[in-house]
Amino acid sequence: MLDRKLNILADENMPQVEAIFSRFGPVTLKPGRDLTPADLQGVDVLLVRSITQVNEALLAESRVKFVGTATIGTDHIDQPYLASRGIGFSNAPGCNADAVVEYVLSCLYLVAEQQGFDPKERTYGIVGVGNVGGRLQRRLQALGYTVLLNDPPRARSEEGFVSLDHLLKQADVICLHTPLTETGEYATQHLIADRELGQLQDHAIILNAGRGPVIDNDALLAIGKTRPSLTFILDVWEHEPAVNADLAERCAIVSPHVAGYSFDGKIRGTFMLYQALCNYLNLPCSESLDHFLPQSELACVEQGELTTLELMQKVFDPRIDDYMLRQTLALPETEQKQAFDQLRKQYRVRREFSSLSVSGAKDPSQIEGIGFKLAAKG
Ligand SMILES: NC(=O)c1ccc[n+]([C@@H]2O[C@H](COP(=O)([O-])OP(=O)(O)OC[C@H]3O[C@@H](n4cnc5c(N)ncnc54)[C@H](O)[C@@H]3O)[C@@H](O)[C@H]2O)c1
Ligand SMILES: O=C(O)[C@H](O)[C@H](O)COP(=O)(O)O
Repeated sequence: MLDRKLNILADENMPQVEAIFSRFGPVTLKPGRDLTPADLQGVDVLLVRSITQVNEALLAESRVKFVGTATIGTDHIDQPYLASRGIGFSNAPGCNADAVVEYVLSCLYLVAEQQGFDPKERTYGIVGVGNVGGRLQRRLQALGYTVLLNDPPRARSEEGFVSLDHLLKQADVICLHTPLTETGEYATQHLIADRELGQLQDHAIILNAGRGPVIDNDALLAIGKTRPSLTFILDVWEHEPAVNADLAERCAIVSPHVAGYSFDGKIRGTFMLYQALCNYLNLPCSESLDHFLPQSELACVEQGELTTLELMQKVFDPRIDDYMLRQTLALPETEQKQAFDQLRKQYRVRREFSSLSVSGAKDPSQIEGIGFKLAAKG
């Protein structure tokens, strides 16, 4: 039992946060990008997404005792500062990893159809093999695809990894899933710059759904101008919420940092923070995640003449995000940045592939490998 109610301040873009957290006390919602120290007065628990910089400037005058971010990434959180103040902290590792993997598969199958190649004939390179990259690896391998892995921190104690240079030269499709780190032995800021881009094969596809500054965007645009056969797929941008319109126009598929935006992933993220706060307060976790996930929307389709890409598009269609972001590119910078945030704030309810049961599957192992459910026979 709590001896007093806690005041909770949460980003307005966290579905079900009031339902999940109201047992601790009143929940106030605010736009995360604009939080100021004044908003933190009287707040005990702060729940954010990746657009809030949580640091001394925001928290110095506050009594906040616990900070949670409903995201995988933590580059917006000054964790040493929180530790120095004894402020509890949790992120939500893995919460939206399946959504990112499904974004990657959807984009790749779409580009494969547009360019007329079979995805299984390509070699895939994954840079950063953690929650997201590891799940992508498992799904690609379940489909029988060839996968190269680069993850120097893991390679210190594990087998099976190649150098970044080797991967860039050998892979046809390169997927970036590293965190953003600016310092240290494995810093990832501009991990992919002029030299690295120069090693890509002519027909290479490079996809970034990690953090924008992991690729030097100016270098990407420059090489994009001289090597027209390279394909770029970008969900994240170097100066978000600003988007370089020239670069976006050079990309095959663009989106406003929504690769992980499945409804399931967002609820999972919020729920993981609920569990973390319960642990921090030494309280039992009495709620269940299933209670908050929309089970009733599970759908069943007959495969019939539908291709795998068409099945994917029944759940998630990256062309929608691509179209919506492109509509904003000609706006003046301030309006374009606001539009970027609005697209994220008003994001549609997107489920994950596992919400779709497929009956009459033409290739059951492929359907399962992608992440759909096979409908029970009979
Ligand atoms: N676009 C989106 O919507 C979205 C959604 C979720 C996560 N993300 C981003 O993706 C990142 C990865 O997520 P995750 O859950 O897999 O994180 P994770 O921490 O589980 O895995 C990251 C992996 O990258 C490796 N790594 C670190 N430095 C590296 C380097 N220099 N080169 C190669 N590998 C390196 C780590 O060893 C680790 O295995 C997050 O940090 C977040 O920034 C984006
Ligand atoms: O790190 C993450 O989990 C993702 O990048 C996350 O989906 C970002 O979304 P945001 O927190 O900005 O809403």
